[in-house]
Amino acid sequence: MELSIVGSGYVGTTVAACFADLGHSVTNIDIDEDIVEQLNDGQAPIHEPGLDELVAEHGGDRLTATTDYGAVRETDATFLALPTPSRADGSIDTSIIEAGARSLGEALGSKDDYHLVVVKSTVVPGTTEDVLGSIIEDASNESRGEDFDVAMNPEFLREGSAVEDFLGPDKVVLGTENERANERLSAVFEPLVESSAPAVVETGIREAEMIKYANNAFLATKVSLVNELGNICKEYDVDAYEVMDAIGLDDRIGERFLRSGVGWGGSCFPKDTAALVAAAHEKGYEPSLVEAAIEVNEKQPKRLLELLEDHVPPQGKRIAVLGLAFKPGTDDVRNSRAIPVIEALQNRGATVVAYDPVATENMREHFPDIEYVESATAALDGADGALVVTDWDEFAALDDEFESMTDPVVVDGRRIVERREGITYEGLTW
Ligand SMILES: NC(=O)C1=CN([C@@H]2O[C@H](COP(=O)(O)OP(=O)(O)OC[C@H]3O[C@@H](n4cnc5c(N)ncnc54)[C@H](O)[C@@H]3O)[C@@H](O)[C@H]2O)C=CC1
Ligand SMILES: O=C(O)[C@H]1O[C@H](OP(=O)(O)OP(=O)(O)OC[C@H]2O[C@@H](n3ccc(=O)[nH]c3=O)[C@H](O)[C@@H]2O)[C@H](O)[C@@H](O)[C@@H]1O
Repeated sequence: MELSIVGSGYVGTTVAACFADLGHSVTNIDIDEDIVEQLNDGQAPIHEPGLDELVAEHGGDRLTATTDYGAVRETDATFLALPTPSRADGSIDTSIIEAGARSLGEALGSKDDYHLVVVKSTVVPGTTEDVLGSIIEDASNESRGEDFDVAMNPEFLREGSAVEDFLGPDKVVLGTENERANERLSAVFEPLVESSAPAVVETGIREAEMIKYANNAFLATKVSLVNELGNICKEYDVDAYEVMDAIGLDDRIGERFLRSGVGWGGSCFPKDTAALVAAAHEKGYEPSLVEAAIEVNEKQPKRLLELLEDHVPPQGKRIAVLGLAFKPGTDDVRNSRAIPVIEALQNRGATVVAYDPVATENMREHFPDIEYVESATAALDGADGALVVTDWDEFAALDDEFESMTDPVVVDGRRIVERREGITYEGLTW
């Protein structure tokens, strides 16, 4: 099929490259000319394992990019993969995706054949039909349900394993309101369903929108519960990881997402839990449990600092921060726990020396004035303390490097460094 994907960020680029790999012809539309140029040259604009290879193989061929929305007219369906960030009060800001829907509608006005518009972005129930569907109808002067349909297909990929997740999903959720839209959306997913046999959930549009929030709220709350239990474990000198390994054996709990530590960051858990809370408030409902999950998450970086202070008062000290990305495998620092950790160190008068294998440049935009180094070894050299914020594999291999610290105090927020002789080691929840 001929597909167009509006937005070529973490989701749009991954989905486009994977659909191209599955045999579709895909056009990415983005307002950023550099991204468009990179894709046409066969280069991925973001860091994701496996993405470089797919873009190199299909870029400029089955996968092309443009800034021109007119390209949608040559396609059978358009996915909107645009940002849906938080407003200051936590509620969803739909202005970017609304602007994209308007440009899409204007372009679709001169298309003769039926078109399917699929919302891939995370949006609160009602947005796809009531907001975006209406904008496209107005801008195109066409009728929804006759000339075009809207559908909702939430995305569950994780950064750091985006390609693998997209090509091997547990489930595919197809939210449509009529048979014609369902048929076209199912046709788009046919090669993926054939190759990886995920569960296919055919549902309504509002249900699809809510499934995405429920999925993320559940996972974020699971990690916060694990962090709360971990904090209690630490008070009693109990190893939270042994406890979680045991409870994870209960099928009803499941062994994944039980890693306690410095908390969840990223572009989605923080913004989606905040949007869900705001959406609930708008309807007069008090979502106490999701609010508590957010509160626990905000506490974890503070607890990391308290553990450091028990051994090294940071004032005037050189403190290494190992890991800046919000999780390993990505260069994304959006809402990374490293941000509140570095802020707290600066507030306490520490000199921060930071290292991450891929996310340094992105963190430089938040903190242009701290010292960035090229290796964990360089960060530890002469440091009075080290805080581990991201569980990059390479930190597990650190050994003699700790000997170059002035004072080898290591506070691990991710259970990645091994407790060993010669260092003062504190695990956040163990
Ligand atoms: N990042 C992730 O892992 C996941 C994100 N999502 C959701 O997917 C959506 C997109 O997120 P990301 O890919 O992370 O965003 P992103 O910020 O990485 O990428 C967005 C892209 O849209 C482009 N753009 C902005 N305005 C535009 C316009 N008017 N027309 C064309 N292009 C425009 C930007 O230049 C950028 O390349 C959000 O709703 C997010 O919640 C869902 C699942 C996973
Ligand atoms: O909506 C989204 O954007 C995505 O959000 C998350 O994916 P992502 O944020 O990329 O990464 P995760 O692996 O979920 O990690 C999120 C945060 O939770 C933390 N985490 C995760 C698991 C765990 O056991 N403990 C823990 O602290 C990670 O370190 C990270 O900071 C979801 O897992 C995806 O299904 C979803 O599509």
